[in-house]
Amino acid sequence: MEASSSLWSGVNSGIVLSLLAVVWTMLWQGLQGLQLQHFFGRHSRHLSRRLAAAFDPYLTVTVAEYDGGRMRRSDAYKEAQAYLQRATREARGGVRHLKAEPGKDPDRMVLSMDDNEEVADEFRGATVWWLAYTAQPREDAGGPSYFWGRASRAERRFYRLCFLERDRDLILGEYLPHVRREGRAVMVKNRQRKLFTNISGDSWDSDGFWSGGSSWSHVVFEHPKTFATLAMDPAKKKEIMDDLDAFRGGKDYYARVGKAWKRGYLLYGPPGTGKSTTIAAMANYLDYDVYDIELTSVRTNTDLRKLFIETTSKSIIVIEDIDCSLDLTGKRKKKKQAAEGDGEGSKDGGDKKDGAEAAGKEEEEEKEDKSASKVTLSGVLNFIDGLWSACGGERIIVFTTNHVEKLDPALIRRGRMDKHIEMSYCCFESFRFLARVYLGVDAHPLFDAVASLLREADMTPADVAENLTPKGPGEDADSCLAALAKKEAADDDEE
Ligand SMILES: Nc1ncnc2c1ncn2[C@@H]1O[C@H](COP(=O)(O)OP(=O)(O)OP(=O)(O)O)[C@@H](O)[C@H]1O
Ligand SMILES: [Mg+2]
Repeated sequence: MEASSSLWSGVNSGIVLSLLAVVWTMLWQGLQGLQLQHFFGRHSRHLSRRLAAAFDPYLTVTVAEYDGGRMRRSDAYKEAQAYLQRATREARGGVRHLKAEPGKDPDRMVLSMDDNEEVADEFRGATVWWLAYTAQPREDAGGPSYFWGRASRAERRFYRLCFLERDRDLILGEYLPHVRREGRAVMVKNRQRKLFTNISGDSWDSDGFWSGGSSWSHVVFEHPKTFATLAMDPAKKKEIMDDLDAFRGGKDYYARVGKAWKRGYLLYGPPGTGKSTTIAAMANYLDYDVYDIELTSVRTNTDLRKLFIETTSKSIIVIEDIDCSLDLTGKRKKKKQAAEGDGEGSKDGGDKKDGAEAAGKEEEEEKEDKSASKVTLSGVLNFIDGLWSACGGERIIVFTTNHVEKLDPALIRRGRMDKHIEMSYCCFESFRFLARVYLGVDAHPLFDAVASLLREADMTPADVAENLTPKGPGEDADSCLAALAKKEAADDDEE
């Protein structure tokens, strides 16, 4: 009896809901063309979906912007966001509130749906609905208040996917992987390569998270140098390019042998031999972002690790002049010892003024000490091959130095810095290459003179390139080459 009455009440409520749907549709059609449509549009779609769900319930999948740990934006969220750009663009009269961001093309904007907007998508005959929404800040966020305090007050963003239960297998098994794949393709297409640099100072990042004293700021990476214009021994250049190719395509290899998908390069040589230029050529060749870490601005090992976690895959992480950066701790200790020595001296003399001066100096040094970097060698080693280095994969780490002999062997042993590349003075082959690139000249009567000069004097590619650059309208290949030969002769005479 109970069962039959609930069946009847089910049928009755079904009829009522159908009638409601008909009335709503008529009302909706009446509203067409009126200003109110904008207001009711979203509610109408919600209601029709709810009515449909009365007969065939729908399921939802929520994609959160931040995973549990909240350290990085979730890849799935970014991919869904990119995928929805197309659905948003193609939705007829659907999405009215859009978010615009600058894209690769300087004249166009990349549009995505704003919070609380909804868009429908079709997949093999099934309809799904995506809703973008933000959740209220969490009051109960755990952890130390300095870390979570502001973060817990930041809005949290989500996408919710709704679909009918009968489409469950299709949506979960095929549609979602399709969204991720397509989303990644859109991200690659829209991608503007970036040059990141770390900035110090206590700050909150744009998402309202505590940046822990160090965060990344970026500009668009547009360095023109490629391997095609880099002067280098052709065999060495080919070796580097082959190595980069093997790295880029080595995902399966790294997984098979159980190594993190990263590779370390050490570029060493005198100033002006093209170390920074080679990094730009590598980034252009691989189409990777560049993270240029200024170690002296990183206060602690924890900050360094945090910066590293925030780097994305397909990137080159660069620490220039690593010998200078890592000397910091040593220098600070030496300075402190020297100050202590000074202090003892003034005590012997018993001079009050000296004592006050020493106290002032100490205070100043203490201040300096607080703002100085406390990054240690072990911190850097941890950063290179610690557990964190495996997250995300596909990263190249490059150190440059003018004094390879000063570096701790632990820092550059193979496995950490897998490839050591010596950048050397300009040889005749490199000069010929630069003459072709800079002057469009393949042969010239002055080449012999330059060749013998290069054998006798150390000249960097930077010096040669500078001499081969015409300085005004009156300068041509002849005058540039003559000036280069003369400069060398003059330098020799000075010596
Ligand atoms: N091998 C090269 N091929 C082409 N141009 C080069 C090469 N090396 C240097 N140059 C030119 O010289 C300039 C300086 O080179 P770069 O900054 O790469 O030197 P570096 O080795 O990084 O020096 P430092 O040790 O002082 O940082 C570059 O702007 C580039 O135009
Ligand atoms: Mg450099």
